[in-house]
Amino acid sequence: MSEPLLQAVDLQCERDERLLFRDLSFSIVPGTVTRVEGPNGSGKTTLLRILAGLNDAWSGQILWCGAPRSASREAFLRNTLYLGHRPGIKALLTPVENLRALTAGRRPLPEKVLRQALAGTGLAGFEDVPCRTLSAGQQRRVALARLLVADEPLWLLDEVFTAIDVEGVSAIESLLQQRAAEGGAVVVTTHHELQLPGMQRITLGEGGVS
Ligand SMILES: Nc1ncnc2c1ncn2[C@@H]1O[C@H](COP(=O)(O)OP(=O)(O)OP(=O)(O)O)[C@@H](O)[C@H]1O
Repeated sequence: MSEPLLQAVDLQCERDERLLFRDLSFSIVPGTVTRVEGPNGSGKTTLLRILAGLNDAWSGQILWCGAPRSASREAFLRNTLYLGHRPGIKALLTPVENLRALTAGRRPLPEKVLRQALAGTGLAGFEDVPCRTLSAGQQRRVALARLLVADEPLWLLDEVFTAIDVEGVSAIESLLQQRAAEGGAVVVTTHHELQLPGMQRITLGEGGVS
């Protein structure tokens, strides 16, 4: 088996004096999809933000490629894509402008590639309208187009199925599976009943990794 990209060792997190999880240990290995599951308020978003380096209120250890993440923060950030549970797009910008902004800090992509990615998420014909005129599902699709131009080996995705129609959900499932088949690693929080072959589960609220 490949070496883990990310390892969590004895993670513990409390919010408002309520213990969300403790003794939580798992490895995220290339070629896998991991679903973080649990009831509302069990800490899925909190865990994903901890893994993404966006929340410091935790104890335990997080390793990136076998070394403490804090010692290789730049490499970790360069190789990790995080999509939060809000689409995170700007209402006044067009899908093309938003996707360019979402890829800022990476190697600049030709406009043609951005447009292809938007078409790939079902937004052909909507590339140049302000995003405020798009539906909730279409706005989510603008953010999801980021996945179609992603070369980061680790994806951390929070509730990416929200507001997406049945066909879109199926396309995202295929994309996650394809990403894993190509050697990427995907961690996804979702209430959607995601069932992928070989999928690892991190279950919060009840404890346990399976
Ligand atoms: N900004 C915040 N400040 C303080 N507590 C917070 C904050 N955000 C979330 N919490 C608390 O942390 C706990 C876990 O929240 P989190 O959003 O991680 O849960 P979740 O499992 O993702 O929930 P959901 O399924 O509803 O999205 C909740 O009890 C919540 O009240």
